[in-house]
Amino acid sequence: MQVYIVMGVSGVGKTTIGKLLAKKLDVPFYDADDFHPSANRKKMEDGIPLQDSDRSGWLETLANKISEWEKGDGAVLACSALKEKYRKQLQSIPKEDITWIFLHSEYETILNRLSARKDHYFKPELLKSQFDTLEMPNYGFHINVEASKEEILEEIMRKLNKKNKPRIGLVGLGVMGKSLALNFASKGVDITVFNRHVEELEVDIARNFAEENKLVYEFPWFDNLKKFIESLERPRNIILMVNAGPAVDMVIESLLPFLEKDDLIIDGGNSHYKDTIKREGILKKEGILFMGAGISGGEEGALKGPSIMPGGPENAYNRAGDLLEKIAAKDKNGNPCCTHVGPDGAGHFVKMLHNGVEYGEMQLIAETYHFLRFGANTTPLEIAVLFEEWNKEMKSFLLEISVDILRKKEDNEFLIDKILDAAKQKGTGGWSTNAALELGVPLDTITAAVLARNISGKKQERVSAMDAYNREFKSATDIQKISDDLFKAYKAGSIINHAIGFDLLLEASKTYEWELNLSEIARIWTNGCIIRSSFMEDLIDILKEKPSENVLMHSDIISLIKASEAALTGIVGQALQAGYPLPVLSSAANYLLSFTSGQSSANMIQAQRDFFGAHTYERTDEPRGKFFHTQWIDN
Ligand SMILES: NC(=O)C1=CN([C@@H]2O[C@H](COP(=O)(O)OP(=O)(O)OC[C@H]3O[C@@H](n4cnc5c(N)ncnc54)[C@H](OP(=O)(O)O)[C@@H]3O)[C@@H](O)[C@H]2O)C=CC1
Ligand SMILES: O=C(CO)[C@H](O)[C@H](O)COP(=O)(O)O
Repeated sequence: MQVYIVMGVSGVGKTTIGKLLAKKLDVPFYDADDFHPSANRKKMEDGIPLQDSDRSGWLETLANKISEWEKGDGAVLACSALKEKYRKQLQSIPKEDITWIFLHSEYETILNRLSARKDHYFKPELLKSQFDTLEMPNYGFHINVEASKEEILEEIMRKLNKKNKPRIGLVGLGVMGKSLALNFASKGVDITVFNRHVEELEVDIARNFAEENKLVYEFPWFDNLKKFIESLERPRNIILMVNAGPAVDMVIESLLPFLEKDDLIIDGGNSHYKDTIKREGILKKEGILFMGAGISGGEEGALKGPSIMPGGPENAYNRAGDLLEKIAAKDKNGNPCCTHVGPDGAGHFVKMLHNGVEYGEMQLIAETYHFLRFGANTTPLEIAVLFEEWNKEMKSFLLEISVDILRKKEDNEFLIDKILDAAKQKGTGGWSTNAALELGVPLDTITAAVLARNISGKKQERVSAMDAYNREFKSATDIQKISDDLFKAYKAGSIINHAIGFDLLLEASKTYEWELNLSEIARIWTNGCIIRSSFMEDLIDILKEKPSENVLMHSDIISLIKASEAALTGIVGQALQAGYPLPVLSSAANYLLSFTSGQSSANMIQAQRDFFGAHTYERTDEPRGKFFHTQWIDN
């Protein structure tokens, strides 16, 4: 293996650069000074220049070591090697197996550096004798050190013509992993990929992926974790794109034996934020950094530019944030839709809530479609035309794909009519509801959307109940009559759904002290993610102006909602009367009315609680915080 000798006068930076180079090349580093016999060290400390007779034993020791290192893993040696005859003595292995890296600069530059060094036994006065002794080699790489450490290292690497090891490795070549790997490569980020190899089950996933893409990109691929880790630049950055839950723990556990202090794991899946907090804590004890980064955009977004919501320690983001920013979508000003959202579980909380809002928006479109399709006897194509019109204003990704869905035909029939009406879910919507329950805040529309999926799953029961209740899908209206109001209702429902979502973020930010920047979160959701829309653009300013208020309290939103409220409640009433459920629209209407009711029904709740359980109540004619109990009936 190659031995690299970083040489030059004392103070030129041999040790610093040598260590960095060794790290980069992943070989051991040695300092020639550490091999001096104590007599030599003493002379140097006393400012007595070494004679050639002093050096000869030391050079012999080093020459033996060089042969040893060459037979082993190779090495970087920092050694002054000022005279040609010293270098000759060190040349104990074939010429081509030693690379000489000569660091140099002006006498004054080095003198200034040495004068600043307090903890080194070399006295600045000896520098003059070093310059006198120096016989510049007319071979090797000559590197002027009047540059930053990083620049010096880069120059050496360029001269060595050594390609840097990739800065990032990806585990999990599923739907998202493959797209992200291609995205990294297309942005010029070298990346190595890993997928497990399970005989007869998961065979050659990584090899096949590299093979399929070899004409365009070179993916170093692995199904051996140790080799995968070794392929990466130190400290390592590893992104996991595996299924949320136990798979993440299993993968982390299998990575751990090969990781070192300061390595970083980024979990890019939809993990629960509490798992992320727990994992970060466990890994911190091992000196490993951990970031939970929500990634939204589905398969296509991951390929072309997703919205990325990384949370975790700031130093982790400082290290790898640029890699994530490179692959992220860009907002309208060209800035990456990726920002360090906050510490510990903040990234995955924000992603969870993103998905909660996504559930609400999806259900809004679904129930609007359903009322139009059956309540207004409209064809999928007619609904597509209407939604397309609405989307000129909404610019919603979900509405846009719904138009494509409604137009899709199979065997000359609309595919939407053939899809079973039982929705699946992986949990992030429900997690949002749980989080709202824990934080004691409302989450009406999102919860209604989750529960709408739950009831849709009871297909057989619904069919039987429809029969038992003699319910029919009757046409109750027509598209012309309702389209204007339906649009206003849909738009108001969407605004309320967003307001509810951001309100949960606000509460979480306060409770967990995450200092979430809601305007910045809206900004990174304007492109790449599933809930991008023109309203998200508006939210950047709304949330900048009033960062700690419910979106529904912004003056522009108040005007907008006031103008749509009648349509919202009217459509909900009309649909319910005609026998069509609108779970999210009706919960949006209910939320709006509750939110804007100075007098709620909760006085009755408090009275009931006090009646049966002596739970006490506060009074309107007494200050808040004073509690009362009444003996409601005479015994
Ligand atoms: N699909 C989407 O639209 C989005 C998904 N996400 C999230 O991204 C993550 C990945 O999703 P997606 O790519 O769709 O999922 P896939 O099911 O397509 O891929 C999962 C990957 O994880 C690997 N894996 C699973 N279990 C293990 C294990 N125990 N050990 C090692 N590897 C394992 C699989 O390997 P193998 O092939 O060997 O089974 C596969 O490479 C999930 O958390 C998901 O919620 C986030 C945004 C959008
Ligand atoms: O994260 C995503 C997009 O941002 C996933 O596509 C989303 O989680 C799908 O979730 P579900 O299966 O629960 O509908």
